[in-house]
Amino acid sequence: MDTELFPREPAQVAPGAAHVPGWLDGARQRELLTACRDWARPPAGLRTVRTPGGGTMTARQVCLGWHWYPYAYARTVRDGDGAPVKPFPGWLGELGRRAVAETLGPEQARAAAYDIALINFYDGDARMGMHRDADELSGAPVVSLSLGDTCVFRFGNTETRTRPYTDVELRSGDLFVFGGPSRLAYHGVPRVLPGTAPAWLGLTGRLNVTLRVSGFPDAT
Ligand SMILES: O=C(O)CCC(=O)C(=O)O
Ligand SMILES: [Fe+2]
Repeated sequence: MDTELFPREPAQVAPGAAHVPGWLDGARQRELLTACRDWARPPAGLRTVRTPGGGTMTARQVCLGWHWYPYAYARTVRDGDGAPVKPFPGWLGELGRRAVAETLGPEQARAAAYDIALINFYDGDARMGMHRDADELSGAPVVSLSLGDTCVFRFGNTETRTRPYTDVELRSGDLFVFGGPSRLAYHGVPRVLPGTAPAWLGLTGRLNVTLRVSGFPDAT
C-alpha cells in the first residue's frame, strides 16, 4: 500500500485547518465502516437530501445526534421518514476529541463535546458543492474522517466560494480538521476518484464522517 515515492505528510492547509494522512489504521477503518453500514439502515437511514431550490444533493446522507436538513437541525428526520435521529455514540465523540487534540492541541479539544455526525456516501459521480458548515451555534472544530475512494477535497476561504483554495487528496483513513479562523471556510468535494478504495476495506465508493458540536441547549 505505502509504495509511493514520497510519503504523504501531515500538513497545515490553512490556519486552524489540518490534514493527517492515514490517521485511522486499517482496523479502525473497518470498525468505522461497519458502524456506518449500521447507521445507514432505516429507520432514519441513508437518504437523498433535497435542497429548497428543488435540486438534490448527489452524496446521500445519514445523521447522528441531530438531523441536518437544508438548512437547520431537528431531532427527527423531518424531510424523510420522520423517525427519531439515531443517537450519537460516545466513542465517536472521543475519537473526535482525540483528533482535535492531536492536530490543534488539547486546549481546542477540551470544549469539543461532539454531538452531531453527518455521514455522506459518494458513489463515483457524486460531489459536494462549495459550502460552509454554518448551521451550528458552536465554534468548535469540525472533524472529518474519510473511508473508501479517494476524493479531491477543496478547502477555501471564509469570504467566497472561489479562489483562493487548496485542493487536498483525501484517502481512506485520512483526517481533516478545521477550526479557529478556518471554522467557517468554504469547502467542497469536486471529484471522487472511483475504484481507488483499498481492496481490503470492501467498500465501493466513498464515505465521509463529519463530527460537529451543535452548541444547542439540551432541551431543544
Ligand atoms: O465529504 C467530505 O469530505 C465533506 C463533507 C462536508 O463538507 C459536509 O458534510 O458538510
Ligand atoms: Fe461541510
